[in-house]
Parts: sequence; C-alpha cells; structure tokens
Amino acid sequence: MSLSVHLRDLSLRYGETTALDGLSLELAGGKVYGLLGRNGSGKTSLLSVLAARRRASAGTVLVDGEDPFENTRIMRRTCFIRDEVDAYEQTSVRQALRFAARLRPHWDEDYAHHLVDTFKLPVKKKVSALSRGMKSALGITLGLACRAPLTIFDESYLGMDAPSRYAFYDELLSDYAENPRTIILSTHLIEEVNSLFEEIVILDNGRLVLHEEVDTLRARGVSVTGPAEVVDRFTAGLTVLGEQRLGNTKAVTVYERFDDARRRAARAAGLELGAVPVQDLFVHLTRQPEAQR
Ligand SMILES: Nc1ncnc2c1ncn2[C@@H]1O[C@H](COP(=O)(O)OP(=O)(O)OP(=O)(O)O)[C@@H](O)[C@H]1O
Repeated sequence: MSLSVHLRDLSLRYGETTALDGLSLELAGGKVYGLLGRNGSGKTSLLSVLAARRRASAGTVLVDGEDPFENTRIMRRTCFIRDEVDAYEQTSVRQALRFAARLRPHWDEDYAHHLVDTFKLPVKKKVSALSRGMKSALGITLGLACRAPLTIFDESYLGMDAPSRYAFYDELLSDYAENPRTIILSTHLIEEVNSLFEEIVILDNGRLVLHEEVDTLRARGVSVTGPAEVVDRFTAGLTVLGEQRLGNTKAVTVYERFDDARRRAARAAGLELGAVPVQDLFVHLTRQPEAQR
C-alpha cells in the first residue's frame, strides 16, 4: 500500500520566518521521490508537515486524501526518520526495536534482524552510547523494517560511512521492489543517490522549483564538445551553464532538451554530445534568480 500526497498553497511560518511559501505539489505515491534543496530551503519543514510533526500555517495538506495532523490512521502509516533517533536515547537498541514493533502495524521482525546484522548494530547498547553513524543505521533499520506506506528519510544517513550508505541504498531498492510504498528521501548527496529516485522535487526559498521524473531532468543537461567556433554557433541562444576550453576545443554545458533532430544536427556538425551530472543541473536551478527560470 502506498500513500499519495496532495499539497495546495501550503505555507509554514515560524514567527517571522516563512519556511514554506505557497507550495503546491502532487505525489501520486508508490514511487521513490528525491527531495532536494539548498540549506534552509524548507525540506525538513515540508517533511515535518507531511509527517504531522507540525501543522501548516495555511493551505491544504492531504495524505491519502486526509489531513494528517492528529490523524491516527495516517500517522500509523507514516514513518519519519530524521538524522537522529532522539526518542530512543534512554533505551537499548533491542528495546527501541521492540518498541517500534509494537507501534508499527506493518513491522517485519525478520527483516529488522537482517538489517541489524547488515549494519552490525550492537543490540545491547544504549542508544545514547552509539556512535553517530550507528545512530543513523538504527534510524535506517527502523525506517525500513516498519514498511510504512509513507516512509520519509530526512538526511537519515549522516555520519554513516560509504559502505554503510551503499548498504542502505541496496536495501532500500531491493525492499522497495518487493514491498512498493511511497518513499521520500531528502538529501544533499545528489550524485550518490539520484539513481534511486523515480521523481525529483526541488525546493528553493520554500517554493517549488521543479517536480519531474528524474530521467526527464537528466535529459535536459547536455554537454557539447568540438571545435570552438562550431560549438559557439551551435549553442548560441541556449542556456549555458558552463564552458571549458583547451586550445581550439571547447566543451559547453547547456540546460536544454535536445530532440532527435538537434542531436543529429550536432553529430553532423562533428560535435560530441554527453550527459551532465544531476548535481550540476541542481546547482543551476537553485542559483538562477526566479525571474530567469
Ligand atoms: N524551529 C524553527 N524555528 C524557526 N525557524 C526555523 C525552525 N526550523 C526551521 N526554521 C527556518 O525555516 C527555514 C527552512 O528550514 P528547513 O530546516 O526546513 O530547511 P532545510 O531545507 O531542511 O535545510 P537543511 O538542508 O539545512 O537541513 C530556514 O530559514 C530555517 O532557518
């Protein structure tokens, strides 16, 4: 089971600060969504509203068609994992797992054991005595084993080393394939995780910059390489993200959807076309003044 998300003109204010500013967004559900944005762009605020940790200041929030705030049915089906497991500080790892098992209707005990082994979690230790990376691994274990129809990971792997992070990505993909649900993952490690996402949502200053399939976004970035004057002629009038020159050879990165005809024309002109990292597109999309988007 997967939960959908519907947001209309959502705003969240903390006193004078507007964290979310008239955000509208539709997530059909049953996919892995990547939530990207610069520091302070509103990612945690948005996820906190979805997980009913905060009430919106204005606008409509519907999860599976219902307002999630103080809504037991939706809250039991939503799991929100942040970069800490603060609720369990005074318990042992084993007790934290037992507690989650009692609370979570879709909890899978065997899978939880598998994850404890994978991340080598010391079950007898107090949560407060775990290293930073181990706390994150406990959060990941709770988040995956609860199999919540709406599962949210907010920068949940901070402190985890690269092998542990890659183990998390592998687990997420294989478990999601067997147990489809709605998963939202916020991250700054764009290049490392973008292959997990089916759709990407980008926020900036509390507003929606982009929501589209990751393949569509990837197709918008093209690098054009060849003799400088041919590259210049070919890319004139396009949105240029950056350029490099070595002798008479020039490589220009453009933000533009190239259709088949344009690709054929480029090759006929002796130009080479290449892919652009999603991270470069993200930097571009969150750097431009709004009026230019
Ligand atoms: N509890 C709070 N009280 C006051 N302002 C807050 C609070 N939490 C967040 N903010 C502000 O709201 C805005 C959005 O913050 P938020 O934490 O949602 O961003 P973020 O995209 O998750 O950032 P980061 O990537 O740095 O974690 C920021 O201006 C932040 O300073």
